[in-house]
Amino acid sequence: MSSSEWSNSVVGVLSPSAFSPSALSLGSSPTVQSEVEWAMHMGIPAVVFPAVPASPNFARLLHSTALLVSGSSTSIWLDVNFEPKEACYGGVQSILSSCDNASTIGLNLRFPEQETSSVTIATVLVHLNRFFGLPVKGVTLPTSIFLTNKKGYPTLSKKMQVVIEWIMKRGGDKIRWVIEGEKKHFPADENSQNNTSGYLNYLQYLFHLRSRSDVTEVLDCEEAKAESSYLDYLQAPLQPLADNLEFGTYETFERDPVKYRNYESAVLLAIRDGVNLQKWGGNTGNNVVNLMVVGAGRGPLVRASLNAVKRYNSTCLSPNLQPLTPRMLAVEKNPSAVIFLHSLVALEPGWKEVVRVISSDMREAVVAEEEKADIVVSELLGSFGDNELSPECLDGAEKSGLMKPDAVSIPTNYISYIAPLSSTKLHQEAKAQSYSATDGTHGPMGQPFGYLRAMETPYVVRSHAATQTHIEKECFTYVHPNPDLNDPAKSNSRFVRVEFESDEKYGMGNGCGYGLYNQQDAKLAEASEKVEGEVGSGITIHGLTGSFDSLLYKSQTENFEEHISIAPQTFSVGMFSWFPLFFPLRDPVFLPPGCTAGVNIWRLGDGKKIWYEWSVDIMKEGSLVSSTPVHNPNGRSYQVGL
Ligand SMILES: C[S@@+](CC[C@H](N)C(=O)[O-])C[C@H]1O[C@@H](n2cnc3c(N)ncnc32)[C@H](O)[C@@H]1O
Repeated sequence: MSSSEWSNSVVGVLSPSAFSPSALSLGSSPTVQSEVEWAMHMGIPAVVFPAVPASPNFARLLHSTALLVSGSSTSIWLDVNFEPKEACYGGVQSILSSCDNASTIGLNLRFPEQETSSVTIATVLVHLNRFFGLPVKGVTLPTSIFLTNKKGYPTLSKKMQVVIEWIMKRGGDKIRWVIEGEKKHFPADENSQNNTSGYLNYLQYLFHLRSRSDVTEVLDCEEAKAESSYLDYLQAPLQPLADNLEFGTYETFERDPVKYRNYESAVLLAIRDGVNLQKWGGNTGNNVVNLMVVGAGRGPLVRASLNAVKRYNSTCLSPNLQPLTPRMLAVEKNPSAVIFLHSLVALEPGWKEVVRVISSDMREAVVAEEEKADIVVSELLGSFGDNELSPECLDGAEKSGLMKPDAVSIPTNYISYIAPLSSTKLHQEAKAQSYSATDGTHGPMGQPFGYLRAMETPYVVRSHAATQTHIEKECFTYVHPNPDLNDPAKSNSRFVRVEFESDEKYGMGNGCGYGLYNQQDAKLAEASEKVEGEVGSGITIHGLTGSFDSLLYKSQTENFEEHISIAPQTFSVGMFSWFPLFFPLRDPVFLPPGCTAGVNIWRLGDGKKIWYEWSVDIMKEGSLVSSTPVHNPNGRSYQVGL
């Protein structure tokens, strides 16, 4: 075979004799070493370690082999006899931690020879959900688990079909499928068992499941294609206050099909409220509404707000409903974006008459009395709500007198959410930041990033190889206009402790922590039974996932409100402007069954910068069992410039 066939179509299996207790007595094996070296030479992508009973010597051999292959294109797959009946999750996660969660080790979930009829689908899925926080790379199906259809071809039971489709949807096309065992299912006219197409029949059946609409809807939709290169890819959070965003970054934002639509609807609600509350329109004699977009960027919220006025005016069909005249101020501190705004004012029909651009930081902008805003529109939100310093900017705008005393703000509030996340992959990726640069000033080319700094930095990431283990809980709330603006005892610093009680379904329904909570999965999981020694045996937490929900506007006179959200419970489907924020833990913590995970999180500032600190502790029946260190004390590793 050619080298490309070796590197694309072959998985290596190590000699079983290398794993006998006597061969393993020193935790090393010349056989394994020479076979793995040969696999590396051939460019074979994966070599399978058998599922022998775990022992310190086996773990040592696995770890030393994982180090041997690092830097090559070969990785190690650890076979896992996947059965909810056995205590397999606990064993696997402890082996992985003995190997320091090496990124060269993946898992191959091997289904049993025969389907276990006593275990329900719900139990299998709850068990699988937990495994998806570990590095699942392959799934092996023995031919004996297949049934034979009327024509003689392989098929799977209804239960196994649900399980396989669930894995396909959750793992995506990154999962490798292995068919193993005697070729048993082929029609009578396919004359011989040795017919090579014998295995193709099994693969074709898997392709058939992959092409079912419920799978393709998840894996082949436009959104999935657009996201594919971002899966589990850590990015430094944007700092639009300290840095100036690039043209292309604004352009990417502006493609979001949901965000601007919801903003437009929120502005329309606020305009109608103003009419219903007799602030403007109707017979108030005032037909002017002062709009202000602070942090206008390239103007999409200016456009959305003006559209909202147009939409309102188009409903003013009777003479006592006066159309409104908008007056718009667009405040922006990025000088290059200001150039673009000026060109829009010159070129966009109708803008010259109503839009004035102010090139200034909103905290220092000055406006005339008659220009003060009735409705202030902004989008200064980060993945964790307040992490791009929206509270400080909007408070600053309020203090510098940009708003009328009865002005409304869109957004009206934003709430950050936090939940524990199990993800060996994201933990490995965070660790890898200590070696590779996240930008020109970090890493080998500049200032060393270092392990501590890498593990005390939150990252924006489209989590995928991850399991959110509990429903997210509220962290910090900010309201605008700020009711505490002039209270010297109140500040934007916050501390919150949230406790996540033992969940035997391991957050089933939250999936990987990104996307709308899956009610169907959650409902299904309710039917799962406790299997002795397994489901209920704890889960490893590698970090925290942060998200937000923002109330853009709640009507005071009608029963409507508009939100944007990336918190799974309220996720705005179709919106792609934000991925969650991953707060890594330096060392993963194990959450044993029946225990509570306490998450402590601080948002602190010193007038020049803002930062988060975080820690996790484990409690059993109200007593503290263990605790991580407080990460990022005094903002030593990560901070956001004011
Ligand atoms: C996340 S972008 C949103 C841009 C645009 N409104 C949109 O929705 O596409 C935030 C914008 O606010 C601007 N900005 C951030 N802090 C600001 C401040 N203190 N004063 C003025 N503009 C600010 C940034 O330069 C950036 O253009």
